[in-house]
Amino acid sequence: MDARGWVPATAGNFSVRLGPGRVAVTRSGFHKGMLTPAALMVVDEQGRPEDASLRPSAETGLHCGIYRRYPEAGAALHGHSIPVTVLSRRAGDAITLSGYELLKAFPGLATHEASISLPVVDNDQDIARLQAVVEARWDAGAAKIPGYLIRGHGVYVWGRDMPEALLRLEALEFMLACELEARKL
Ligand SMILES: CSCCC(=O)C(=O)COP(=O)(O)O
Ligand SMILES: [Zn+2]
Repeated sequence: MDARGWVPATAGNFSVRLGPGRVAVTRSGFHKGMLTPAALMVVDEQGRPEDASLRPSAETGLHCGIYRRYPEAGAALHGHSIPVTVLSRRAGDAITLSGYELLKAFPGLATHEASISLPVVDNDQDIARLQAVVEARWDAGAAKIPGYLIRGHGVYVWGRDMPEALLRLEALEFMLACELEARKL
């Protein structure tokens, strides 16, 4: 993600589910292109650190919200790419992606003759309040799509494991980059 410019400065955060009620997450403020094991820590599904002397990602509540809602989720990625940032600032409450072969990277889509409505929620520095808005969107029908955008901020994508989360993120970033390029034509 760093090599692709999706986590500039100290942006972005990553997590994996270690087992029931245990999540490994990046610590806050570390550069995601220079991670070492010391930049990771463990929290429970409510985001409470096992080692209270360490500060987890400021967005840990969004990662934990994914694990609480989706028992099959094993890894979650958050980045701040240019296409995500620009398009989410111009979008309404969703971005429709249709006609792309790469839609097949998403669960349940077997053809490019499909579309997904990618939720976009307003940014909020209050992560608990932001998570409540995300949950309301899931309850309203957005629950089948393993990702969402935060306006002017970034993207969250998850999968059963880290390779699947990364594959979905790459597919989504590719399609959003195409959408951005198309607007320049
Ligand atoms: C400098 S990026 C602002 C915070 C943010 O949006 C982010 O993704 C990184 O926050 P963290 O606490 O996980 O380092
Ligand atoms: Zn962020």
